[in-house]
Amino acid sequence: MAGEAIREGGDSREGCGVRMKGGPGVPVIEVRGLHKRYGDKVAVEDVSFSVERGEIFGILGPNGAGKTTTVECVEGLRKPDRGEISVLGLDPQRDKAELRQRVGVQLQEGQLPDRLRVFEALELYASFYRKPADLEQLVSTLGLTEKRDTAYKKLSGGQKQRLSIALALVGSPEIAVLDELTTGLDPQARRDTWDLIEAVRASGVTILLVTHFMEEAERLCDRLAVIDGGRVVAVDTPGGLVAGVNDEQRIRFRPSRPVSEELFAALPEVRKVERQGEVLVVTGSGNVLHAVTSVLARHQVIAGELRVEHANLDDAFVALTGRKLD
Ligand SMILES: Nc1ncnc2c1ncn2[C@@H]1O[C@H](COP(=O)(O)OP(=O)(O)OP(=O)(O)O)[C@@H](O)[C@H]1O
Repeated sequence: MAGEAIREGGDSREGCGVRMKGGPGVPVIEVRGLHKRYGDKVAVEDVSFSVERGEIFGILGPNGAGKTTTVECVEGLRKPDRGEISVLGLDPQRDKAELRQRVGVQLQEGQLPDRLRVFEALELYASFYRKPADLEQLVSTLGLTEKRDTAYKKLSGGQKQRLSIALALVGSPEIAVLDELTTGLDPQARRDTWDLIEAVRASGVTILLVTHFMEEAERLCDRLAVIDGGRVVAVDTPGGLVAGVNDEQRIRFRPSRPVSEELFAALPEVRKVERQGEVLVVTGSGNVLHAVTSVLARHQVIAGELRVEHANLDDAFVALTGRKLD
């Protein structure tokens, strides 16, 4: 299991493997009022959030939103212009060496020499850490056993990605920072990677995940900070974000006989009624499904192919930022 591989060396991480859903917990990362500019370009403007031990915390936003700059400040790779950051009680600028031992960072594509073999890369990186993970277990957990003697450049995109995750975990970190985890992967490799990340979290590692994929955020994250234009526009669970901004439901059905749209438009729960060929689409909130089906029953109309669509994180993002993510 990932957990055993990663925990090798042992430490006093409390709450390991506890899945937290946004409740009060122990913050392991705290960012307050972070500002960072590059020359005239303001990249991050007043970003604040905190990450609890054991959760998968996502930073979601479009290209250029300031996600990478934010996590690079958390990792100590960039110096903030203003603001306070605490990671495991450490100051990322002052305590760089200690932080490096306890926070795993994913390498970006192209940061390893082409001819370096998988196991050699792991051994090399393991040598930088006080408490390296069990490498045999790590290659097995990451599905790289058969590729252990393969040169980096011969690996597929998914295998390179798994190696970069393995390298982020090689020092038995308490926190792993994963940036654009599944960019460029095919759908199957992406789903495999998500399963893997859940296994890593189950082993007690807190994960800070940067993504611009809505589906990834929805599937993996316990909580999310939505960032747009260098600012945090919301922090919540994926479900909370959706519920907070949009309680709308769309009810689609094919009436068994002609029925007036007015019957539905008159209901207080209904905001809009559209006809798409023979299909009626009723949009509303609250108990709209019950209201619509009551009208149908009263008029002895059967609703064929009835479907209820709820708002998703895409809708929430549009409501929060005024535009679509992709
Ligand atoms: N070294 C740099 N010098 C100048 N501008 C930069 C630098 N790094 C980033 N920027 C700019 O700062 C803004 C935020 O960039 P950042 O990479 O943090 O965003 P991001 O949300 O991670 O986007 P992406 O997903 O495209 O990486 C962008 O407008 C970007 O062009």
